Amino acid sequence: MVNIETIDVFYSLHSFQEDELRDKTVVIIDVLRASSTIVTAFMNGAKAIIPVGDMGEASKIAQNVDSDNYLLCGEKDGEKIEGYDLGNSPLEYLKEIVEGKNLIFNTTNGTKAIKKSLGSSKTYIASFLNVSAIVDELKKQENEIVLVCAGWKGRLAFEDMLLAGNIIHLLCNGSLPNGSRDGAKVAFGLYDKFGDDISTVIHQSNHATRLKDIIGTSDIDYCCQVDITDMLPRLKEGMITLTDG
Ligand SMILES: O=C(O)[C@H](CS(=O)(=O)O)OP(=O)(O)O
Ligand SMILES: [Mg+2]
Repeated sequence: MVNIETIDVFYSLHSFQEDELRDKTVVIIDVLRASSTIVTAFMNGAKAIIPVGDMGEASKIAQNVDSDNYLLCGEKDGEKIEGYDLGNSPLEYLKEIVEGKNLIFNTTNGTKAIKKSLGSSKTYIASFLNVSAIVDELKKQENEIVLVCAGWKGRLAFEDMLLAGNIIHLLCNGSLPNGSRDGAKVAFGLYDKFGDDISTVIHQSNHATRLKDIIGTSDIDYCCQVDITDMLPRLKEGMITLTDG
């Protein structure tokens, strides 16, 4: 049974220290686009995803693995990095490309947030695409829960806080206890106000506006879909794989 009053929400990957996640169940949220892309890669049969913090780390891993089984993936300023196999658009992660592959994944915000949670008790990857599966899993947790919004370069990202609010709304059946933490209240309030039409408000977000010429509206439309899968990606020993709990 989840104690809603202990749920915390961090608004960006720079808004907390690693040790604040120790022994917690952590949910990483990067709606646009890393967590939506991770969920999609698994929907299409990817075997495992190694999140990395920067291009140097990605190259080091890529040099030491069998290139037939690994794909180098990620973005800089929203665009595919030169020499990489894939960028950060979920629409690129097709079955015929990712099935059975291990992905080395390097993005501006999302993969860095995931790496910061290495010391947690459990870490799950959430998007609107798999929100109910995440909530069902959280209902089974005994640890305190922390929702980590990746944000954008240390700032709050609307779409990430909106999903944090959606998760809290579902966990508390739309009724937030008075004693809840400030982060949970802010996220809950945001979803309460804007949750009826997430696609419209996410299209108006800073991220969508800033990157609309690069990522296009089809990526945003795709990432705004709710519950198209029950995939539950989980970080374990530095690698993201699918879990049934
Ligand atoms: O590729 C994305 O959508 C962003 C790029 S940027 O931070 O807006 O330049 O990366 P993500 O790590 O998925 O937030
Ligand atoms: Mg993002």
